[in-house]
Amino acid sequence: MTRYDAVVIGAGQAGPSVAFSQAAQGRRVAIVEMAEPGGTCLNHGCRPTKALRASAVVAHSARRAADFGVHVGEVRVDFGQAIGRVHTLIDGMRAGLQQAIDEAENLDYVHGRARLVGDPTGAEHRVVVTADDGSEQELTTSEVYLNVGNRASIPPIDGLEHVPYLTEVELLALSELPEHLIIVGGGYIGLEFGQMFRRFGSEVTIVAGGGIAAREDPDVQQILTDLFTDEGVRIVEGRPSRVSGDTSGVSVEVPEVGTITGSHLLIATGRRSNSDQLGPDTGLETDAHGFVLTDDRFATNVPGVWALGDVNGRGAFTHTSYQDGDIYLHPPRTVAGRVTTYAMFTDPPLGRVGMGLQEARESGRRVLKAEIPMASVSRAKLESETTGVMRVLVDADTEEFLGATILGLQADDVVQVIGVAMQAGVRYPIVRDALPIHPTVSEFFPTILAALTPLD
Ligand SMILES: Cc1cc2nc3c(=O)[nH]c(=O)nc-3n(C[C@H](O)[C@H](O)[C@H](O)COP(=O)(O)OP(=O)(O)OC[C@H]3O[C@@H](n4cnc5c(N)ncnc54)[C@H](O)[C@@H]3O)c2cc1C
Ligand SMILES: NC(=O)c1ccc[n+]([C@@H]2O[C@H](COP(=O)([O-])OP(=O)(O)OC[C@H]3O[C@@H](n4cnc5c(N)ncnc54)[C@H](O)[C@@H]3O)[C@@H](O)[C@H]2O)c1
Repeated sequence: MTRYDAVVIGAGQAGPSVAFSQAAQGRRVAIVEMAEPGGTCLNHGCRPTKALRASAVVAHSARRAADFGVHVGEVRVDFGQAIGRVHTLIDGMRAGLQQAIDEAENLDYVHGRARLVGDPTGAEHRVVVTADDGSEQELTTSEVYLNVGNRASIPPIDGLEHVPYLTEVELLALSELPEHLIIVGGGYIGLEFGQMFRRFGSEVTIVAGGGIAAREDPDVQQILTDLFTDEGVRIVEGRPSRVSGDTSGVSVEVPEVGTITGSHLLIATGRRSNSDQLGPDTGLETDAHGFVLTDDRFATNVPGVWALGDVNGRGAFTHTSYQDGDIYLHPPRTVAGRVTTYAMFTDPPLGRVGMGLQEARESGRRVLKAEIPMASVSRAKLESETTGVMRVLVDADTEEFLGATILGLQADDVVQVIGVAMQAGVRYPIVRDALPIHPTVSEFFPTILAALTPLD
């Protein structure tokens, strides 16, 4: 048994910064990780997918090169090389993090799966860590920081347990391009991977229960559906009732659509909390989805236990998880009032903050809308990237920004103009009257804010 001043469980986005900070204060700290340092984002989430997306964007640009007067000849994708580039980048980043952990004074890296055992109400917490070979060690501490994240949620589809299906983890481990990738789920993961693999040359079918980008505004869903269809992705709406197959191929039965056969099956139907990995007797209060309930400074109901990142259900992104750690380390900051900005990295990307159309209509406020199709944005025209829309919603009475939906060129960055304005409490006339740079996408915020119309 080893005693620590603090034990961090999970080396994802929030855990390492909390561990480094505590150790730098001379406290004895352990960080326990059952997989690899860097968590989902670094190992099988944001970073490898965005590195792979870069190859897909290059392939797409190369195919369109002649439109710009550039002639590159036949475009051929070497998927092995593209995924090799991803692994080189990710391996380097992971090694950098591992080195920083190993070199930090007062910080021990413990590999294994952590469980909380014993009386959760006691002043000392017991953390049992099971290594890959089954051996166990026990750590005791008065402070536990949970940064355990989440994992793919696997829906109960008849036959699925007998089929070698993939999650994002296994998909990113492939070295050969799937001939026909069937993706169940039309959310972030399904759409980002679907577009990429199509651009690499796979046949792609997305089985989208609830539709494409189901939480977004209807016109955004339609633009994305048209874009994907034009690129040759087949989208079918429905939920599989049964799957079968083996390593040579899979069959997916979708009621009212029929049977779809493919070479690989990706399940991308949402995420589930890893809080269940911490054992059955943690005493932690969770919601119906297993997210650990916390106060605004991430304290759980169990004294001496904090929950940071995806596991607390207050965000589902790397930036929210990382910021949880930052907020915790800088009291009296709290997470209350955080404005969550996010992007979906299709090409072009979707940038989002705040309310969408339906939420605005249901808000009971007098809502004004500022909107322009990307086809009218000069920078988008100049780059022949005219797919998409810019929309900003404001409160007619308080002049607050309520939300923004930007689908189009550089939307992942452009949306942050409104995100920062919302976070800072800036009223829309300030942005309307600001001087923008020409020719940029953001220069249209003043233009559209000068022509607000009531939301119907
Ligand atoms: C394919 C994909 C693409 C994504 N793209 C983006 C993107 O572009 N932008 C974005 O912002 N977000 C993206 N996300 C989401 C993002 O990856 C997560 O929101 C983020 O990683 C959450 O960070 P976290 O620190 O809360 O948890 P994680 O990064 O999941 O880290 C949790 C860690 O805890 C470890 N762990 C869990 N239980 C235990 C235990 N009992 N004992 C020991 N260790 C344990 C896990 O192994 C893991 O390493 C993506 C996710 C996926 C799957
Ligand atoms: N760009 C980013 O920031 C980014 C990228 C990828 C993932 N992520 C994170 O990962 C999370 C998970 O992404 P995701 O795409 O798995 O989930 P999601 O919740 O975004 O989408 C899942 C979709 O699958 C559908 N679905 C559920 N069960 C189904 C079934 N049986 N058959 C067919 N469809 C079904 C749902 O209706 C939903 O539309 C996101 O919420 C986000 O936090 C973020």
